[in-house]
Amino acid sequence: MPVKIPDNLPATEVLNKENIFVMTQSRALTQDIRALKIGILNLMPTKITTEIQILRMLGNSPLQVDIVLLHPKSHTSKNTPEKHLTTFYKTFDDVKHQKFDGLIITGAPVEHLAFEAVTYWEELKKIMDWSLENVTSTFHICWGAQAGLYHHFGVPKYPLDSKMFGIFPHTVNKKNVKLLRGFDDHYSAPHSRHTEVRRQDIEKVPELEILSESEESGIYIVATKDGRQIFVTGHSEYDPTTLKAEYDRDVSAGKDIEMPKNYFAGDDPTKPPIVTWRSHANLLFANWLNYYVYQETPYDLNEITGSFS
Ligand SMILES: CC(=O)SCCNC(=O)CCNC(=O)[C@H](O)C(C)(C)COP(=O)(O)OP(=O)(O)OC[C@H]1O[C@@H](n2cnc3c(N)ncnc32)[C@H](O)[C@@H]1OP(=O)(O)O
Ligand SMILES: N[C@@H](CCO)C(=O)O
Repeated sequence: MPVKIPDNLPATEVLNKENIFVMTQSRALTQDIRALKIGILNLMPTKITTEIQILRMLGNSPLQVDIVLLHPKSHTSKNTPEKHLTTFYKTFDDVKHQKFDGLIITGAPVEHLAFEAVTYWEELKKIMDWSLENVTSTFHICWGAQAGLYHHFGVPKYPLDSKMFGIFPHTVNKKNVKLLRGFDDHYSAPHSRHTEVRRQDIEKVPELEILSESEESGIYIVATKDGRQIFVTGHSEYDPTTLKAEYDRDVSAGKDIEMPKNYFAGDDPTKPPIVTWRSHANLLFANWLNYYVYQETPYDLNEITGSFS
């Protein structure tokens, strides 16, 4: 939440320059407040786990958030019970005439396929196009980020020689970016993918900025300059044991898989994982919700359009 201080207090100017959120009294007096409406397009097979992980992040702020869970109508889920989807989920057709303050598009284990080979690709393209006019800010995760970068900006994904798997050190590329507010200069984030997007392709797109990356795991956070689209190639929302579950699954299936890096205590997979990414994960979601959604979205949802005023 912003600090509310007198308009002419010297701290206002200093903190504004640092991008610390300061609200002057005159603005505070005229601010209308309502619950935010956030859609979660859940493309993960493990939908219930992902719901918990993302809701945990969105619940860690003083803002009230109304959640609408969405799944692709054009795909029959193998791993999530139909009853769960009919009880708790809507489809794009149900909500396409509505506006949303924010939308989260999750990852999906389909990165080995061409985007066009994914059963719900045509539906996802429609949702992504719709988001440009009807959502204040969209947060794309992992494969969701690759899909968004490809569809909106033609950025391709490339296969990796081996899975980018583990917890990697990251740096902040640009100072005073609101999305990274409060981040340390070096912080850790999980990655779990077999493909990557590359700097040279992103740098060709004038609308995009690389906000954070890692020497070892590459591009991490990309955003459009107007903040309406955020692309995060890792899984900051993952639970302490999610990478372990993926590792154990692949070991049991006899796959050629390396242990997740920088994850188990002493790099010993018989020991419990050490969580080193939770604080930045909470900040990332809270900053998005606060600065890119709450502070930017109009009080009247119907006023959301394709361009910010
Ligand atoms: C790069 C990222 O974004 S990482 C995020 C993805 N990470 C994860 O999903 C981690 C958790 N997932 C898992 O552990 C595994 O996927 C499991 C255990 C749930 C299932 O594994 P498997 O049995 O090997 O794979 P399965 O055949 O069920 O396919 C996995 C998913 O891909 C989907 N899929 C496969 N082919 C396609 C396709 N052409 N188009 C769309 N979806 C497809 C499957 O339908 C399934 O998703 P669903 O349950 O929503 O229907
Ligand atoms: N995180 C995914 C990668 C596959 O897309 C998994 O291990 O299931």
